[in-house]
Amino acid sequence: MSVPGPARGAFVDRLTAAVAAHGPLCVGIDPHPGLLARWGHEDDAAGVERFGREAVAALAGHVALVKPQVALFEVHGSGGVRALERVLADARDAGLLTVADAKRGDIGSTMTAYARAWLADTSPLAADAVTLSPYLGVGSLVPAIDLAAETGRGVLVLARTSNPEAPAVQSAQSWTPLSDPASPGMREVAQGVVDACAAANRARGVGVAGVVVGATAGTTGRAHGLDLAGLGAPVLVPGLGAQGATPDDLARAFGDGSGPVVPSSSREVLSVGPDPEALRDACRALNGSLRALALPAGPIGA
Ligand SMILES: O=C(O)c1cc(=O)[nH]c(=O)n1[C@@H]1O[C@H](COP(=O)(O)O)[C@@H](O)[C@H]1O
Repeated sequence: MSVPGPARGAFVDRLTAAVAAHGPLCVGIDPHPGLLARWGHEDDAAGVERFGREAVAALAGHVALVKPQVALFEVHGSGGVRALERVLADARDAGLLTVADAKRGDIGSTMTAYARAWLADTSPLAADAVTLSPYLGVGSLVPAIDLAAETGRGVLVLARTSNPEAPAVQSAQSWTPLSDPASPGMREVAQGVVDACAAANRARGVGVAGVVVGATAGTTGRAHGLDLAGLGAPVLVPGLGAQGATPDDLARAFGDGSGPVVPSSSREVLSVGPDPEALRDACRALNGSLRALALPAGPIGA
């Protein structure tokens, strides 16, 4: 098993190249009990390892990136974490970009430890990017943003998530003078997150801080009401398929913002497995539909 070496180039550039080569689809590796049974695996550490490694073997060279869901490995304790390390190592060895969907967020000093776990060259859990929760303030995420910039990795900060409970927090109006000193004022919390990430990217001259905007987070309007034009970094868009969003929803919402826009699907794609050819066919078809939308393919505004 390899350990992560120094990452080459900025994550946003490597992702832009991978999307150009393979299409924008991100496949979530979510080893739910039902999917494990379908793939002929037990719901235990060995089962999630086989599931994840088989998914990576089938998808390497055929999609731009995969997104292992960390909790579905952690639920099996140390064996599950070890399984996740092996899945990440396989993906790295196969040239497949990885997003660890860990949704971490903490005060600055302990955020440093989360950053080291998911973004340091020396960590066996290092991925190309990690999802982060900004509930403690985007400023608390700076240790991760800085380490990602240093190691050629990225962070993807939750802005407008796909779950129905999200608007109670994310659509609230807040005074965000520090998120964008150029234009202080009232704005939605979700827009404040985007603006703070855009400012972090401008300050570092590279699109290291991308955002997560759920595909289902409203079905009309530009980026579901968010202005992503100045972000200069990737936009991860989960919720395609099992949660009800279609490629057409994405065209309406993400046509003119920053990119690369990477729609993500877990259960819908994985449920066609375990046959590798069937998995690849499903990804090819989805990537074909997504490519036809001509979603933003690179950063704007950094
Ligand atoms: O950060 C995420 O990945 C995420 C953000 C979000 O807003 N909505 C969302 O569904 N996700 C994750 O994306 C995956 C969606 O899975 P499917 O609904 O099976 O495609 C799950 O692992 C979720 O935890």
